[in-house]
Amino acid sequence: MIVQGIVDRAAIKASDVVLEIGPGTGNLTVQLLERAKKVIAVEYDKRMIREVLKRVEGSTSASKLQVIHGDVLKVALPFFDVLVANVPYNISSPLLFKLLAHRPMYRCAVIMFQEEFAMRLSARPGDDLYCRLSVNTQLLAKVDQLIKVGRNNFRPPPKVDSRVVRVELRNPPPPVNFTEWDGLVRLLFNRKNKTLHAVLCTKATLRLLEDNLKTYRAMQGTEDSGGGGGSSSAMAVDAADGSGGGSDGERVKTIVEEVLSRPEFKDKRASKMDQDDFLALLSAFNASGIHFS
Ligand SMILES: C[S@@+](CC[C@H](N)C(=O)[O-])C[C@H]1O[C@@H](n2cnc3c(N)ncnc32)[C@H](O)[C@@H]1O
Repeated sequence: MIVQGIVDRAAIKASDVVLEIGPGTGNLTVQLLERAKKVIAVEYDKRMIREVLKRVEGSTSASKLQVIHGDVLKVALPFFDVLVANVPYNISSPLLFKLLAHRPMYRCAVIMFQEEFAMRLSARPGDDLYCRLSVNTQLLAKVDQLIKVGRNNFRPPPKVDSRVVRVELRNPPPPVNFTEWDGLVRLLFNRKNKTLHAVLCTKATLRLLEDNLKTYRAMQGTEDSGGGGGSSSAMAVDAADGSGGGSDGERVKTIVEEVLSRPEFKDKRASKMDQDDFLALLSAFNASGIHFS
């Protein structure tokens, strides 16, 4: 019933190319083959490849199956319309981020995850499970919880329950530099219940932001430009102390404190901030020359 549920919720069309990750002995594969134009299965265990090929051998749909032998995290994924995956939970996070970055865009991915991981993907501000994974995933995709799968559906039963989720990429993708975004979100969720000021104004974080500024300037070719011909954000940093004097460290601290004193950011905490709050904060910092990567 669960296999059937996964296949149904993937809403496969007869014209679809389906990518299956980890076909194992082919429980899902045989059902996918009945519905899709083609199924490409990525499997790293040669014994499983033999099993799945044996299982479909002689059937009318055998010619629709292509198997790629390899680790899904390492192989270049082929074009697909829909992805279906039931893979070990220790690769959930890297697999998800590989799929969030994958292009060209696909219609959806239907994936079974450990329950807590699945719940984190769609957790909202204020929820206990709201975390960096929630914010990053929701920036790039819409996640729907589809099916609860109790541990007793498996033999032997694992220690945790599972859930099947549907992931649909945001199209068009948000106009955000993801490395910058993740740099900020990572810092804030280190201590998600502290105020932004408490997290970002520690000596270690300010030093990191100062280093980022130096790297950013070097990459922009503005290392020696002072307040003169540099980029607008570098100039914002250079102008921060008003006098043109002071060290980079002092300037960074002045700017970070100024941004965080604005009414929209004052006393905010990551645990209660939504996507728009993070976007506004990143944009305010970047406009003032503060970078998170
Ligand atoms: C839990 S079984 C799922 C079997 C089948 N999909 C099902 O639902 O009955 C996971 C399968 O994923 C394969 N697998 C695990 N890690 C993988 C990886 N990194 N790349 C490709 N296949 C992987 C395993 O060899 C195994 O066949």
